[in-house]
Amino acid sequence: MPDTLPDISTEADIRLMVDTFYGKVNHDALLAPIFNGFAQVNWESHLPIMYDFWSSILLGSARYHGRPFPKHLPLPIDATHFKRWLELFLTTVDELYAGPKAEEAKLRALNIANMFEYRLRQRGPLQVH
Ligand code: HEM
Repeated sequence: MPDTLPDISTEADIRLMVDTFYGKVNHDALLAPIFNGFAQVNWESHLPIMYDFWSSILLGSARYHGRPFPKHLPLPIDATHFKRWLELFLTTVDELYAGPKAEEAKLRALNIANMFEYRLRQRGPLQVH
């Protein structure tokens, strides 16, 4: 069965990946309260930003011009949250796609998650910037 999965190659593939992933996030007891409680995310505007983000990374569309890290600075998240975020993301990709782009998606997510987690650990009461 996994042999028959397509790779990520179109904008529609990116949208399905992002929609499926945040569908899981919204049902997750650990992450849903962060997105919907603490951050009060407006999904109508957040999802298109995430389509642009992943399309820029995987399809080279260069539509995303933001700086994601600062948005995560105020969030009450630690290694536990990143572990869950990654589990859901990797599962999503593996359920839907297989191939070089799918591998790239998982690798980029892993690298960015590790980088965010590392940088968030530098947060402290004395942070001045
Ligand atoms: C526990 C892990 C994470 C949580 C709880 C989280 C949560 C959030 C929240 C609440 C926002 C702000 C949405 C808004 O502006 O309304 C956001 C934005 C964003 N996140 Fe995350 N995030 C996590 C990990 C990641 C990772 C690993 C990536 C990248 C692979 C990522 C990429 C982004 C991007 C690109 C944005 C949009 C920033 C912008 O508005 O330009 N996030 N995230």
